[in-house]
Amino acid sequence: MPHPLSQAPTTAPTLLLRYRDRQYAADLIAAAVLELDLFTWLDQNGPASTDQILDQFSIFDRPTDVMLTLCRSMELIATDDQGLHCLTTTGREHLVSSSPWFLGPYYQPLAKSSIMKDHLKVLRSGKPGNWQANDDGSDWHASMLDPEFARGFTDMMNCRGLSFGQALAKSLTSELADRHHVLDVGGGSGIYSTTIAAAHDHLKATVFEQPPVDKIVTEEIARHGLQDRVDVVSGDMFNDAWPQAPDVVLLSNVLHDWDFPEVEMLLRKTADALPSGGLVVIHEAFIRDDKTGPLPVAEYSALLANITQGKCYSAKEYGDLMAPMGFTVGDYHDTIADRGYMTAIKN
Ligand SMILES: C[S@@+](CC[C@H](N)C(=O)[O-])C[C@H]1O[C@@H](n2cnc3c(N)ncnc32)[C@H](O)[C@@H]1O
Repeated sequence: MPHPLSQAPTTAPTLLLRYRDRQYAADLIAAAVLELDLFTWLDQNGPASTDQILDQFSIFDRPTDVMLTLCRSMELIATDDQGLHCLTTTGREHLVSSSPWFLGPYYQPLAKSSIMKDHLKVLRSGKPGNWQANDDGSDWHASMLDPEFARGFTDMMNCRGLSFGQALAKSLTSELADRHHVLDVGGGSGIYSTTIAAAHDHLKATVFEQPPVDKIVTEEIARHGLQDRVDVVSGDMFNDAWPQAPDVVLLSNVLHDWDFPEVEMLLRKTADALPSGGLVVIHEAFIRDDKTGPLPVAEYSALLANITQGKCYSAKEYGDLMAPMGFTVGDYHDTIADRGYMTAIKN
């Protein structure tokens, strides 16, 4: 028998998730210190704009934003109202090569790490590095088409999704009270659809997933005995028509896998799928609008930038894309373990 979907844990998984989420952060700092020598350059040339940094190091926007957000969240740099970056005292004392307290040698062992090398590839190409679990050199997006890899990855999302989904379902109680049908785009194992359906008896849900994950979702929904209210539509969220008639679109941990053009396309498809008054819920780990943290999210963003085409976005970044598409953008809310959600209503 599966675990009852409505029974939440009595303890928080936060620290266990943080250890895993931050796994790529040290290597990104190592890349900045050992290979770019960013801090020494900023000491000699700062304050500097993001464009100056991109030009100086021949690196790309998305991973550079992730690197600078991590440095800002660690209080190694500060950024003023004009968008100019300069060193903090911590950055100057410990990461400038001429400082007596320079810690570069402490990071030197990471120079051999494949994660650090992948960070450099991502910074210099703008493309994702290799997913750590796959030996054949394919990135995460390509690997997800392989049944064995997709099963392992979906299990990974599913195990944290039980408590995340329970927290999300509870937090959304008032927003979902008058709704009928949730479309869970890129829904993984369907754990968010099933936990939401279990918590809200009046709702139906459709999980929209690509093969081979679509098969896994079908099995998972049956395992939870929710096949009367949760179904699966197989398809490509970029290239295929989306299932009809939702009044809620859920994008859980989906947008953060992609760069701005794909995020914009998915939000546009969301706008097209919803009727006037329809609700969109974006659930994932959010960077604060001023990009000064939270530190655990800035650390996790290093992982996403390395293995996917995305990063952790801020609610403002999503809101700025959605407002011109005809959404009234709502607030951001924390749930558990550094995750949260924002909502918007289609006008
Ligand atoms: C990071 S997982 C998130 C899964 C789930 N929503 C969650 O929060 O745990 C992203 C999901 O997007 C799906 N996906 C990626 N590209 C897709 C596409 N083109 N069409 C449909 N689903 C896609 C993947 O199969 C994967 O399950």
